[in-house]
Amino acid sequence: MQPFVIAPSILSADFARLGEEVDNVLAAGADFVHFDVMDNHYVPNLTIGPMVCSALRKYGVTAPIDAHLMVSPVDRIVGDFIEAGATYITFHPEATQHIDRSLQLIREGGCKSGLVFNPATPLDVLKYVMDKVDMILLMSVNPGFGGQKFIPGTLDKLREARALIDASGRDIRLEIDGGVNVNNIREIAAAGADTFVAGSAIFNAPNYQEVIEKMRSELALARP
Ligand SMILES: O=C(CO)[C@H](O)[C@H](O)COP(=O)(O)O
Ligand SMILES: [Fe+2]
Repeated sequence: MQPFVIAPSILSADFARLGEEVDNVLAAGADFVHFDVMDNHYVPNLTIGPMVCSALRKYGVTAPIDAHLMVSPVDRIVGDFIEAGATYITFHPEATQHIDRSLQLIREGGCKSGLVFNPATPLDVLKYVMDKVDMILLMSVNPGFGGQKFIPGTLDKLREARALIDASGRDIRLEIDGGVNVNNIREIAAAGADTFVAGSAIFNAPNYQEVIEKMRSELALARP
C-alpha cells in the first residue's frame, strides 16, 4: 500500500488569498493540493479552472496538484490542465464519451490519470482500464459542494476498490473525497484509502497544522 497522503481541498480556502492559503496549508504539513474544478453543467456549481492552476505554479507552488475535474465534456479541458502544471488529472467516467481515450490523453501529456466514482456509480468500468489509472477517487458525498456529510456506505465501496487494486498488483492510489475529518479518517483508512481529501475540516479550522497533525495521529493508529 502507498504511504498516506493528505490533500486539502482548496474549495474551502479563502480564494481572495489563494496563494497564501496554499502556502500555509503546505507549511502545515499537507502533501497534495486538491483542486476542485466545477463547470455548472456536470455539477451545479462553478469554481476554478486551468488559469488558476497555472497561477499557483507561477506563484511558486511545487507540491503535487490533484485536479479533480467535475466537468463535461472532459477531453477539451485536459490539455489546458496539462499545460497549467497539474500533477494528477481525474475525471468522472460518465462525464466523457470515451473513458479510455480521456485516460490516454492525460498520460500522453505526462500527467497521472484517475477515475472518480460518485457514491452511486458502480466500479465496473475499472476492470477494463486498471492499467491506465494511477488513482481511483471515491466520492463520499455527491459532488458539487464542500462541507457535506460523509456517506457511510462508501466504506464498503472502499473495501471493494482496495481489493481490486491489491488484486491488480499495481501502484494505484485510492483517494477518498467528501466529509473527511479527524473523527472518521481512521475508519476510512482502515477500509483501504491511502489519500485523503479534506476541505472544510482543514480550512474552516483556526489552526491547519493542528488538524493535519491530528489526522496523521489517527492514520498512524489505522496502520500501526
Ligand atoms: O470534490 C469535492 C466536492 O465535490 C470536494 O473535494 C469535497 O467536497 C471536499 O470538501 P469537504 O472536505 O468539505 O467535504
Ligand atoms: Fe474534490
